[in-house]
Amino acid sequence: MAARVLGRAGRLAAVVRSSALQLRLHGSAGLRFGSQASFFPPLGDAMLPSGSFNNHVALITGGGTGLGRAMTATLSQLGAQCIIASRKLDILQRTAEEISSQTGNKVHAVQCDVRDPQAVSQCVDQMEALTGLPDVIINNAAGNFVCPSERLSPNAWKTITDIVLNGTAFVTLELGKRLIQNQKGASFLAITTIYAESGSGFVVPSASAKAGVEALYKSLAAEWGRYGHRFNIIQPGPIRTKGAFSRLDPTGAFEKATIDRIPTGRLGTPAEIANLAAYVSSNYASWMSGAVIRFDGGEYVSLAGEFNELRSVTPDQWKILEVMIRNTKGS
Ligand SMILES: CC/C=C\C/C=C\CC/C=C/C=C/C(=O)SCCNC(=O)CCNC(=O)[C@H](O)C(C)(C)COP(=O)(O)OP(=O)(O)OC[C@H]1O[C@@H](n2cnc3c(N)ncnc32)[C@H](O)[C@@H]1OP(=O)(O)O
Ligand SMILES: NC(=O)C1=CN([C@@H]2O[C@H](COP(=O)(O)OP(=O)(O)OC[C@H]3O[C@@H](n4cnc5c(N)ncnc54)[C@H](OP(=O)(O)O)[C@@H]3O)[C@@H](O)[C@H]2O)C=CC1
Repeated sequence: MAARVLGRAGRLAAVVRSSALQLRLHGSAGLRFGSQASFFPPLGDAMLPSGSFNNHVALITGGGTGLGRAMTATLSQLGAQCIIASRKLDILQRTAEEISSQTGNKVHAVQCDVRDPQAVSQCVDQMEALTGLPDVIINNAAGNFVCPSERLSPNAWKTITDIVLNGTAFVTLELGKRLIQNQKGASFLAITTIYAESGSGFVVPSASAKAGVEALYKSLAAEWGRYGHRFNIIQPGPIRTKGAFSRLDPTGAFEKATIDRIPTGRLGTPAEIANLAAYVSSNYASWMSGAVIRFDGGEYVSLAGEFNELRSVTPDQWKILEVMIRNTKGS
């Protein structure tokens, strides 16, 4: 009897080993990853009541493209007057016109390289003249690319950390000082990433800078509550945008493996993060400050857990594994 069980167990161990190998090679074995996505359909509509941002002004850096554009569209739909700021004025203007014509609320395009403190100061001057100081600030602009760290030049390091950390700091400090002077409260939101917490190879300048942004926002949440300012952070997991995917997965080779490890079986959508950003920036979240919100379909915990690859073990295989484990006597 014992020999028969051990024989089956040995065969099973080989199957399990080979399944794990298949999983590593092709990203999927045993239970199919991805089919569960039907349990988690993305909803696209604005979640907050219409008019939630009436009489609010919102500044969104990097608001001309990708996730920043989606956040701008949602805030505008909910009544905000938006200012979008980045380097490429033509793209900003096109986005501003498209969103304004859909929502009926004005979106202003302001050119600004956030790496340059003088340009940031001029951008805020322009904003004050157009709309007055903002109620909502979303620091979303970023730069990134995958690159082995030994190939990074000093200027490559400086470029990414200047956009992400210094750019966020320049925008936040410039607006913070003026808001304090005017005794006006505001919601500040920074968009970071899940690897700001874990670190990640091959995106080391971005990981370092995003970690710095998180320290900046948590620190200011503690210091500037007394001025009526809230500071929060959203860490998105993978959401398809041209800006991110063309620089992080230029051949598309990693997308399937990425989806396979996400417990909800799919990428996020720009509309989903826009709804979260709108909630965090709204008065419904007026008690939320210093929060770090991971928004990744479960990817972070999936990457972290040593045994998570056991998802590929089938129920029949579990029966045998359990017998093997129960039959172990002593250590
Ligand atoms: C399947 C899943 C795929 C993806 C999603 C997965 C996971 C989710 C986590 C994702 C996190 C995402 C975080 C993001 O931040 S995505 C945002 C991406 N968007 C952008 O980057 C938009 C803006 N980017 C740019 O404008 C440029 O890419 C750049 C380089 C950042 C800045 O442009 P700029 O014109 O200012 O700079 P350059 O003069 O071109 O370069 C400066 C410096 O860097 C060197 N460099 C540039 N590119 C590379 C490269 N690919 N590899 C190595 N080095 C590079 C360049 O050579 C310059 O250095 P020197 O030569 O002067 O020494
Ligand atoms: N998409 C994803 O999967 C994830 C994205 N994120 C984060 O989400 C945010 C948005 O990224 P995403 O929409 O995907 O990518 P995009 O490339 O579309 O957005 C980046 C924006 O930053 C602006 N920008 C870059 N450099 C500067 C600069 N020096 N000054 C001002 N603006 C600048 C760009 O505009 P312009 O070129 O006109 O300057 C662009 O609009 C980023 O913070 C990113 O790190 C985090 C995790 C995952």
